[in-house]
Amino acid sequence: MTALYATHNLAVGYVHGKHTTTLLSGLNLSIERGQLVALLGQNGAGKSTLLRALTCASRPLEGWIEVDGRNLGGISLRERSRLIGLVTTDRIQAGALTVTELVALGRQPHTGFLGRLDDDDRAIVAQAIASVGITAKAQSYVAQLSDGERQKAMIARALAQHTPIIVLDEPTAFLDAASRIETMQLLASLAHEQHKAVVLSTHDISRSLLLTDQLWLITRDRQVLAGPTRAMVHSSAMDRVFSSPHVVFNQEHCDYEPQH
Ligand SMILES: Nc1ncnc2c1ncn2[C@@H]1O[C@H](COP(=O)(O)OP(=O)(O)OP(=O)(O)O)[C@@H](O)[C@H]1O
Repeated sequence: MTALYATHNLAVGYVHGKHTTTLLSGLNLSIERGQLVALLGQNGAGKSTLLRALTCASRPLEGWIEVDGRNLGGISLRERSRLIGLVTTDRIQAGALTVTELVALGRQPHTGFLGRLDDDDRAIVAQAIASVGITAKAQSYVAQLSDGERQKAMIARALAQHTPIIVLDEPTAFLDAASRIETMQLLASLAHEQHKAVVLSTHDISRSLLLTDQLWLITRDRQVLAGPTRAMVHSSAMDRVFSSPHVVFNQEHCDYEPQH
């Protein structure tokens, strides 16, 4: 069976002039419909770099990405935005829009040339805003939101985009404790109930181990280990990501702890 979303010998990094820095290479990763995947790694491991390449927001150094067996590089921007929704923590230039207007941008890949929303589009936008719990802010300007509220609005925009694949870079970064839990559960339900493929990077280790189907782990020596979450947790893979002489992975608690 063809995976919904797969990388083939992908290498990612940066090119500055004649100098190329390869961060991660030889990546053969895949995700099926209905799966939630967490990408874990220490600060600077290359998570954002990989997620940008996965969504064609930046060009891979080598290899290619397939969606449903088609090379993503050969798919138009408009069609790509009907396939993949991307949520980053980057500051957005959308302060002059209301939350509803921002989330409505998620409908653009589906609306006609003039981008007019019909009643169905408006209902989808309202539903996306409600599902991240910011209906009370629907008419507020994005510039007036807190970091966490803005993050929720960005997730709502991706939900309104109605794509089979959603990629999120640290979606819970600015969120309070309750919102982190609710957001992770929302993402799990998008995968498990709406059969989307959802990939997220996170430092929220224990929660992602509870909810995800697959882990992509970037080790300290920049290998990427991929496998079913339960098997990864019960292997030594977790020790290769964060553990140091002072920090160890506790399989029972599903989290890193100080070494006693
Ligand atoms: N435009 C760039 N040019 C060159 N190197 C870069 C560029 N952007 C990021 N890097 C470097 O690439 C490495 C990986 O960065 P990246 O943002 O992908 O890490 P990350 O795993 O997302 O980290 P964090 O958990 O801190 O968000 C870092 O060493 C970073 O300094």
